[in-house]
Amino acid sequence: MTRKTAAPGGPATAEGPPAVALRGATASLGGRPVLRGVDLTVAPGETVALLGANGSGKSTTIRAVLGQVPLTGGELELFGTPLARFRDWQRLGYVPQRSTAAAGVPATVREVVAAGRLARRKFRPLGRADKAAVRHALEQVGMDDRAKDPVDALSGGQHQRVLIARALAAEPELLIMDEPLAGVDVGNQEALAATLREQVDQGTSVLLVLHELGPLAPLIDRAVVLRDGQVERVDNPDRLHDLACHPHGSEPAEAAPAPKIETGSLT
Ligand SMILES: Nc1ncnc2c1ncn2[C@@H]1O[C@H](COP(=O)(O)OP(=O)(O)OP(=O)(O)O)[C@@H](O)[C@H]1O
Repeated sequence: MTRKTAAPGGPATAEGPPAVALRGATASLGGRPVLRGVDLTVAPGETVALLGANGSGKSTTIRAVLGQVPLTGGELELFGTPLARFRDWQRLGYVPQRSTAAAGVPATVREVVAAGRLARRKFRPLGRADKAAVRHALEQVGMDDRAKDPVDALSGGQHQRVLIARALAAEPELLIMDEPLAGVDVGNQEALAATLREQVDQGTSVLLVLHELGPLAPLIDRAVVLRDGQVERVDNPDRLHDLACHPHGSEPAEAAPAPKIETGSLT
């Protein structure tokens, strides 16, 4: 197992370059500044949760990490390579925020999950290893018995599991998930937490947006709390219990205030 002990505010003992190193990131959407100097590091094997109120910039941050939102300032490196030179997109798996992108098209569950191999295969037919990865991903989310079903026939929670399987099929070194538990019932949340535990134990780095930590709480090494496009604070595992109860940063009356950590100290 490659898990490591993270110091408050940043990874302490990671080997190799961070999977994600975002420094002083600024970005605007619709002419309005949405990210206002975000620092975020995900070390190899580390699991980092992005928390914060609606509109605080969580999704924009991860879309910036994926190169989908251009930075107006700051720097981004993925696996030690500046974004402009980064080409190894097959090293990343992405679960977008609750999406219906695959619905309405005549695709089966297996076809949607197989799309997770696209970055590796380009448009070549799936090989044996690809098929095995797709099968394994379907098993991981408990959807192997639905492989031939049209995605249109699925419930919202099942759809979400298929999107997670699509990301897992890529066998990513960095898994990025935007609210992966949204619409997933409690039993399946537990199952997904177990799946994610397997990935983390294999050394996968994880960056995920969460509204509530729920069953994922024990997996999380660090929680970065955003507020109005800036890092409000960073919480280490000692604080995660409180966060589970107060995911948007409000303090319980009896709790000591979380230490304020300057954004510049994260990397
Ligand atoms: N395409 C867009 N054009 C203009 N403004 C946008 C766009 N997308 C997001 N925003 C704004 O940017 C801000 C940050 O949005 P973002 O989706 O990153 O927040 P979030 O923390 O992920 O919120 P939520 O928890 O509701 O998903 C919000 O004020 C939002 O209204």
